[in-house]
Amino acid sequence: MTSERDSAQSREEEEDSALGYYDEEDDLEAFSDTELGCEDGELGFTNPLNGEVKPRILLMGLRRSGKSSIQKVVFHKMSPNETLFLESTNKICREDVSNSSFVSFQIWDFPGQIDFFDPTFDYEMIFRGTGALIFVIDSQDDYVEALSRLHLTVTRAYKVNPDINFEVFIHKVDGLSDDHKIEKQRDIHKRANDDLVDAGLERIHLSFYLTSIYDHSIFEAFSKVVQKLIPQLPTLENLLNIFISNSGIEKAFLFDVVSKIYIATDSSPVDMQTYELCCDMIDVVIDISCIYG
Ligand SMILES: Nc1nc2c(ncn2[C@@H]2O[C@H](COP(=O)(O)OP(=O)(O)OP(=O)(O)O)[C@@H](O)[C@H]2O)c(=O)[nH]1
Repeated sequence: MTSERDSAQSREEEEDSALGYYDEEDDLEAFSDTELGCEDGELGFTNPLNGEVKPRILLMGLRRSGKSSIQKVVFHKMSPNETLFLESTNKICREDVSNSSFVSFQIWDFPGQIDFFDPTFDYEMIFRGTGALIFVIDSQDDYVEALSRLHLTVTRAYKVNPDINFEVFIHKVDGLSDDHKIEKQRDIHKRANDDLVDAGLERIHLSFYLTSIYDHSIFEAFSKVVQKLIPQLPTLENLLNIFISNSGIEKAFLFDVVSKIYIATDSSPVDMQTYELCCDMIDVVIDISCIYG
């Protein structure tokens, strides 16, 4: 027990030193950690009692692609319009999300540009403990640079840890027509995969999602990312299948009420409208319980 605790602690110390890329003393006035709910180097990512390591989700992408907005809207209930006033992220911002025994992970929000060649940035240490890497691409901007950055990031990460789930959010699709969305997705999908094939890395699998903070698509995409990190998922899905077949209920979701991401659903297809309806119902229940609870 003691040695487990010691090794958890030393792993944590190692991770903290891996963040040396951004000077933690460098307390930029324009960037208030408290306001942004962002803490540096102080969170206990490993439980000191049992040494359990929480899965890590990285948010990466070019500057202003929408990474911090996604984190704030999904996990801090920030309204989408408020994200217009978010400051640019200057250093790696780590957050511990522990809403339930299933929704328990760390999110690391990265600044726009990471220099993989900077010797003080220990990316090997960061990728080694990563469960999912979300790469955010601004679909309203020219994405040539984003695609080359995606390629560089994915290939580096894969070399260090081939078990990472690579998730690409084609983000800010609220400004696009349905046809345009599909067209962008097809184009980005093809170019990203062509780059991997050219590098002889076709075995790397990228998953693509069309997302926006102005509708429920970001919650749905995040749900799918989180589900892949839950080892009990098949059991939960089976239980929900049994539940709907015995109750006559049409569709069942197992929700994390705090974030509105769904941890599991039965095996019938997810209809976006049903999901949105459930999210709205959760909001109503929370509002009423705030008034009368
Ligand atoms: N239209 C639209 N705008 C968005 C969306 N998500 C984020 N934005 C806007 O994009 C801008 C940049 O968002 P940030 O979250 O600061 O981007 P970031 O990737 O964290 O930027 P850095 O910290 O500089 O790396 C903000 O003005 C947001 O309001 C979206 O889904 N749709």
